Amino acid sequence: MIVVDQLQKIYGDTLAVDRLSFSLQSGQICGLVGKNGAGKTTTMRALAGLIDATEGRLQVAGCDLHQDPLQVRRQLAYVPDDPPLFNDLSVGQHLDLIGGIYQVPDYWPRGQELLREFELEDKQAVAARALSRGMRQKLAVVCAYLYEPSVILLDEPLTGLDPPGIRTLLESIRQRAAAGATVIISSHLLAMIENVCTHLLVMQHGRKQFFGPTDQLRGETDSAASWEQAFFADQHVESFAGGSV
Ligand SMILES: Nc1ncnc2c1ncn2[C@@H]1O[C@H](COP(=O)(O)OP(=O)(O)OP(=O)(O)O)[C@@H](O)[C@H]1O
Repeated sequence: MIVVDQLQKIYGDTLAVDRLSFSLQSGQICGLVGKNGAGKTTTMRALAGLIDATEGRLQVAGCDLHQDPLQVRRQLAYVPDDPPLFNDLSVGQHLDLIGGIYQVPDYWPRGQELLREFELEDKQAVAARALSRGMRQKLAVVCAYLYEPSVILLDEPLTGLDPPGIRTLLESIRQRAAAGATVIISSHLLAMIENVCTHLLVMQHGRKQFFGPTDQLRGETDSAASWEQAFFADQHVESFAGGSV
């Protein structure tokens, strides 16, 4: 589960995130959308403990991020859009590294299964530097899934993936949520992620423009294209029932 309570992040004179509050339960998948600079990555990085919040409280998997950052790290996976892999390590060595750090029992067979799922099994001995962009993203997701985190944050994970890769990733997200994980997936491609999302968080200029369950949105309007029009039209969307602004 995730609780964001009045999160504020200021970089110098830039207010990147402004009093953002929302919460997600186990099994929920939240699409995080907004224009460039809306504050999506800043929110994810704050939740992952990679940057300090200026104000506000963050809880991840039942732990307060400020009081218990190590426990949060054990339970959370954050996959940025440009994953920081170890370029000299092979795909297989990445499994060894993550399996070792997170002390995952039987990480090798589980890792092999994940490599098969993401069509990386023939890249076992290949160094990360020699992987394509999409393959790097897939390897980062495999590493994230290997230790079965209860909270998964995916920042623009679809960029660089081919259509089968997108399908595999979205299906894998569904499966992990069904098994109890809480997932946030940021994307500019609302139409691509809307089917998998139980919730939607729309940010604009660092603020929450909309947060609510997608099934209520579906009742209000017929397609992701029309949500997108409303959300990106620089206007509030109070007309959507169930959401909070
Ligand atoms: N390290 C930083 N130092 C200063 N300002 C920053 C830093 N990181 C982000 N910002 C600013 O904070 C604001 C929010 O940026 P953020 O990266 O969170 O947006 P985003 O919604 O993820 O954008 P995009 O869709 O382009 O990835 C922007 O105005 C950005 O310029």
